[in-house]
Amino acid sequence: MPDTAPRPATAPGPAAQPFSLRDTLAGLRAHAAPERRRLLTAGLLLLAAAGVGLAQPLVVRQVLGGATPLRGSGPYLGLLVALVVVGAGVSALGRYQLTAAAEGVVLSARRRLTAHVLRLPMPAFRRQTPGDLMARVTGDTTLLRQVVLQTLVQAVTGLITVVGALVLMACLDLVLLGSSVLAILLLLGMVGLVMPRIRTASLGAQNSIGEMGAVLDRALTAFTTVKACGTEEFETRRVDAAAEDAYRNGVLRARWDSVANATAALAVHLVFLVVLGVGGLRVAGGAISVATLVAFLLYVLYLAEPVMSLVAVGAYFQTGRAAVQRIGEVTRLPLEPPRAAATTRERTRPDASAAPAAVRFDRVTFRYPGATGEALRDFSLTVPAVGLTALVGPSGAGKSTALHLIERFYDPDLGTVSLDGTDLRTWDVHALRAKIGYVEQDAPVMAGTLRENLLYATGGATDAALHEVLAATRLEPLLHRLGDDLDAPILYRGVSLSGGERQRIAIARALLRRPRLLLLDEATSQLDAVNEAALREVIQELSTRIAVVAVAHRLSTVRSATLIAVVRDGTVQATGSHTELLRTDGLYAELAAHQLIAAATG
Ligand SMILES: Nc1ncnc2c1ncn2[C@@H]1O[C@H](COP(=O)(O)OP(=O)(O)OP(=O)(O)O)[C@@H](O)[C@H]1O
Repeated sequence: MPDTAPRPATAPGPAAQPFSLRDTLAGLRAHAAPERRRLLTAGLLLLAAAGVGLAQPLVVRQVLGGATPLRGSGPYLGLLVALVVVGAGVSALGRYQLTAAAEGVVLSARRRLTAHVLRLPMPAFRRQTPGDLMARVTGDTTLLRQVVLQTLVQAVTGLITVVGALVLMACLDLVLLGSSVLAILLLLGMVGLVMPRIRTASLGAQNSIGEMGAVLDRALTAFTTVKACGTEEFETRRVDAAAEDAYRNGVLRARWDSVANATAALAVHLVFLVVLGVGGLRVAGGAISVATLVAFLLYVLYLAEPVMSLVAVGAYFQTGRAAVQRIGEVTRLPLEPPRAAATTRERTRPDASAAPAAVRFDRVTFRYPGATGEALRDFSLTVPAVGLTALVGPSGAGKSTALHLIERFYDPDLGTVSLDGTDLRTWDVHALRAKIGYVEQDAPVMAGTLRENLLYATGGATDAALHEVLAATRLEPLLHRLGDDLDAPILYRGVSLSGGERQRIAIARALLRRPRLLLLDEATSQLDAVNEAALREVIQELSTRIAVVAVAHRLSTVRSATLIAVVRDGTVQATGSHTELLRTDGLYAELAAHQLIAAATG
């Protein structure tokens, strides 16, 4: 085990792509679309509150502007109080609407992202790291809340407030306005220099969090292996390294944030001092009255908040841009074809000349994306429409890959795979999978109840049907252990079950689907001889009605097969019955003499 502090493995994640400001705005618009009305309402309320705030200095001017200040200004004082109260109420309502809309935007982004991730085609999904995807769905979407709160509306209302105040200030005195605008332009220039740095640091921090998720996910999903190998410290250091990266970027972001805020505060004070100085001179020279100077200074003070918040908006927007970019990198990935109209299949005419076959591989060549060698090469096989077809061959020969192509997790590079004489590429992928029961090698069990696990691939089934399938898959003892309660919970990833029980649950789930074609990828490898024999009977009975394709390592399964295909180096090198192949195929004879027989007796 390396002793040095490891760098986290860079999570492959979705490739970083150029992401322009226009892409960010388009992304934000799409996330905000469902909340358009609420955002508009919030914007209008906040604008109204800003308007009420803007009117206040004018009323103050009236209060102070009489011959004797405050005398006879009762109505104006009353108006001022009313404006303050109404302004506070409208502003509170606006902020509530805005926060609710921001939560809605987060919800919509999470929904879109989750739906997208779960509809990724297998090649695209395999290039991702689940931990990083989880960070994008949970963490990056949360950041959108701030973007909406701070930027979408507050930027607009802040800008309008600033412009409104400047217009009113212009009405009061143009000279004072000129000095204020100069100081504000200085501020804008300095803040503009800082913003790209905030964005880079934000993106770095969020990528590090994604990486941390990826490393943590790796360690947690292999928790038993981590314990058994004693690599707790090694894995902790990997997570630490990613966490430190996030920390460094977070601190860097905070530094630039502070610079931007300090610049804004400085600029506001500068404007105040300039206005006080220039204004004092103008009052002394009789160019403006004291009341006008006070009103102007009130506007300067009034400007402080929107100016500061506009700078904060800029900083938040940079963080938001990084989040929108990371979300966009996933939602830009291509999806599996959507569910097509029910007629897709009917539009392609089955090949009438084809012999009745459930599945036919016709000179299929396939290479996994990014792999150097071909997993299948000129692979041809006709799976009978009814009966058990067994795929046998050495490890890595391409047996599981053949099943992946039937499920259309991948499409062949050359040649065709067809079902009922129709090229799988023309099938609606969802309709195709609905006809297939697939039990994969590692047969995962989901967290939830036994019932939920059984019904996972089907809409529903009666308790009687569930008990029937539990009996067929010899799961009755498990049900008994669970207190005869179909709704008893099963721990995360089925860790409370034995490997054989997990396999049988997966088989039961596939059977409940009432498939037209059943694919079993070493689905009984972890069963003891008695349970395997029982399941063999179930599969045997099923194969009198439907096509079953089984990647098999047990001679007992293979012997009873209608057809055996010997796969080697990605090619079907021989087909036939057990006795035929024993005579004609050296590899099969060897397998039968060693692995298959060993498995059968083991
Ligand atoms: N996702 C993948 N990306 C790249 N290569 C892969 C991928 N999955 C499998 N392979 C490679 O493709 C080849 C065929 O693998 P496959 O799993 O089909 O073999 P198999 O005959 O089912 O082996 P086993 O009996 O050990 O399960 C192997 O060389 C394997 O390393």
